[in-house]
Amino acid sequence: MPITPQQASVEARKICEAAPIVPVLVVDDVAHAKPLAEALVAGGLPALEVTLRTPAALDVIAAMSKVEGGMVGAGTLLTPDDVKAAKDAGATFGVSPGATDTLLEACEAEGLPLLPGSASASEAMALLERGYSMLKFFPAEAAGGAKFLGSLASPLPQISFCPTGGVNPQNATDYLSLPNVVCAGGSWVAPSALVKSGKWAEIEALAREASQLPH
Ligand SMILES: O=C(O)C(=O)C[C@H](O)[C@H](O)COP(=O)(O)O
Repeated sequence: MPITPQQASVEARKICEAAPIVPVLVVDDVAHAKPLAEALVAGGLPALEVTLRTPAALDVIAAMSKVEGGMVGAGTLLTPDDVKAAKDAGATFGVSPGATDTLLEACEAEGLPLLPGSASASEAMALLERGYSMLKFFPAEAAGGAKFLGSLASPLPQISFCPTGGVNPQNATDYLSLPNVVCAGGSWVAPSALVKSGKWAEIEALAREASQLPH
């Protein structure tokens, strides 16, 4: 079922409102998918972004989608083929580093709510013109950080953001305290060394700390 940009942003906002942090996951081994998702959900982070950056990513999405209480999305969406594959694998939302008309059309046609990336006022305005009001601010730290993002709140109060890229436990509160930030994305809650060594309790503890950040 196709969706409008407005509906996509309503859905994306609900996903972002579920917790202060959306873990950004790069998973190489499908065997890690279920225990990793269970640890993050148990720690209080239900919305999970699985980047399509590994050959296992689609199988990881399929496996994580079965974990109760989770909301699994696909990150690094670049092409219509990515959108279709992510949807078929069970992703319930998508995230992209930027936005093109081709990608937006594909997500709307497939009915996959997208959190499209924006790094400037003009990009955010173009997305708003099309109907998107819940955006990813990427790459957050490199593009100007919390100071830049906060500066968009006065002229563009209709737009909310999920900053991602360089967000960490030290700067997360700077972003989360902004009026135009709903949640932030970050990879620190699932460091690859802990994932590879199956340290699920440690990952759950990192998730729990992140879930308690004020937002
Ligand atoms: O692949 C994508 O589409 C992405 O979403 C990129 C991520 O936003 C960053 O990789 C997260 O970066 P860190 O939290 O700084 O490690």
